[in-house]
This record gives sequence, structure tokens and C-alpha cells, in this order.
Amino acid sequence: MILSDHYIADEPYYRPVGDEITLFEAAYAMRLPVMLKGPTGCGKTRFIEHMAWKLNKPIVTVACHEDMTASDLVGRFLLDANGTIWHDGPLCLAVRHGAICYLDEIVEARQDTTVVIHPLTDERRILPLEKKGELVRAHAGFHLVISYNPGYQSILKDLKESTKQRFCAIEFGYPEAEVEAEIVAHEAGIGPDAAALLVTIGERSRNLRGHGLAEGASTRMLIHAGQLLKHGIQLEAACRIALILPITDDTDLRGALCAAVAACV
Ligand SMILES: Nc1ncnc2c1ncn2[C@@H]1O[C@H](COP(=O)(O)OP(=O)(O)OP(=O)(O)O)[C@@H](O)[C@H]1O
Repeated sequence: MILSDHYIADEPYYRPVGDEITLFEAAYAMRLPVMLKGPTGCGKTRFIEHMAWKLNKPIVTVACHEDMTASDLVGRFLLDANGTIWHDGPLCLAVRHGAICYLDEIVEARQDTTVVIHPLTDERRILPLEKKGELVRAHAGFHLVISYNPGYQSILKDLKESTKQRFCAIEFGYPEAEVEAEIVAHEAGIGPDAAALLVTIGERSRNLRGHGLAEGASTRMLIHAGQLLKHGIQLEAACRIALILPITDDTDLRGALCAAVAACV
């Protein structure tokens, strides 16, 4: 079966934070395109993998970047021994075979690339393959999902208004402390007290957002620190290499973050 290796066999652990599962299921039922909005490392990718598993759907993920062209998404003619043969791109595969297509960090792609999704996101649900002269009608199961990090956008790099307005948005953030500690404990394989301590440190670093830090430590970073603890690294060293050094080169900020860690020990 085409896309058989795009099914997720084992349940990805996902700890719901609010009503995001119900909202996504409703949007999926109506095939409304969905935008997962939230800062880096807060669980967007894990969520969509969990939903693909829950809905028993294949998922095609594309990490968008600024050199990506419409052909990278849609497909292109390639030369082989028998001449030129059309190869469907990841978006086209998902459209034809009824997969979830997850365009990760779509804002990284140029706006002229992004517009290829427009005819797929309204009631037409079609993908024109201009170079091939074919109009692909989306399979009934096709669902388009994008991720979008609101913090990183500038006027030069943002989605067109006409693209944004085609999506329903589900908002993600770092969960409240108890829930985040549960996630960190599960993912890093550490005890609840150590996880709670890391979450407290994470919250302190997030308080420095806007005071020199673009972002505080994400859930992903707290898990990294937890994994180092699990491996026997001391808390202060684990926090230094997993939570502090990656996010700032500023000596004063590093000092402030190290002091925040020391105050928690
Ligand atoms: N609610 C949650 N349930 C389970 N795991 C979570 C949850 N939130 C975050 N995580 C953990 O945090 C890690 C990072 O999350 P994920 O990769 O989904 O982030 P993201 O929001 O997609 O980030 P990016 O925008 O950088 O791609 C996951 O691998 C998972 O271990």
C-alpha cells in the first residue's frame, strides 16, 4: 500500500493540556485546515503524531525552509533511463492518498511557495500540477496541518493574510507546572521531584523572556536536562549545558540563569 510506512504504529505519548484533542477531531471531521500555533518545543509535533495515530491515518511531514520551492512540495519531472518521469512531491502524495500533510514551520517557506496550498484549503480541495497539466482532486481523507511559531515572525517573514485566513488555529503553550513536570518525568524517565525542580528552573528562565532572552527554556530543553540527570550528571551541570548555554551567549544572562538554578538546589 502506498504510504504504508507513513502510519504510526505505536501510540506516541501525548499528555493533553486542554481541549486540543476534541478541537482537532472536530476540525478533522470537517476537513478544516489546522494551524498549530505555539513556541518551539512545546509539543506541537508530538500532538500531530499522536492525532495521526489516534485517527489511524498516514502522516507526511515536511520541514519547510526558505530554499523550498513549490516543486519540492508538489512534484517534478526527473530524468531516468526511460526518459522523464513525474515524481509526486510529499504534498501531492498526501493529497492523492488521503494522508495528513504536516507542513512544519511553514513560515520559513517563501510566500510564492506557500500559495500552492490555497486551492487545497477551500471547498475546491484541488492541487493543480501545472508542469504536468493535471488537476488532482484531494482524497476524502486528506487533511492539511501547518505549524506556526508566532514569536519568530517579522514583517518580512510571515504568512500572507490570505494564507492565514484559510486555517483554524489551535494554540499551544508551555503547560502549567504540574502537567509539565508529568511530561518531563515521563519523557526523561526521572522522578516527580526532580522533574518539578526542572520545571521551576524552566519557569524562571521564561521570566527572563523579553529581558534579553528571546525565549525561555522549552519543555524539550527541560527533558534534555532530565535525561542528563538520569544519566548521572549533577543538576547544575545538566542545567548549564541543556538549559542555559544553548539559549544565550550573554555573560550577565548566563550568570542570572546559573543563579536561578543554584537557588533551586
Ligand atoms: N503535551 C505533551 N505530551 C507529551 N510530550 C510532550 C508534550 N509537550 C511537549 N512534549 C515533549 O516535548 C518534546 C518537544 O515537543 P515537540 O517536538 O512536539 O515540539 P514542537 O512544538 O513541535 O517544537 P518545534 O516548533 O521546535 O518543532 C517532545 O518530543 C515531547 O517529548
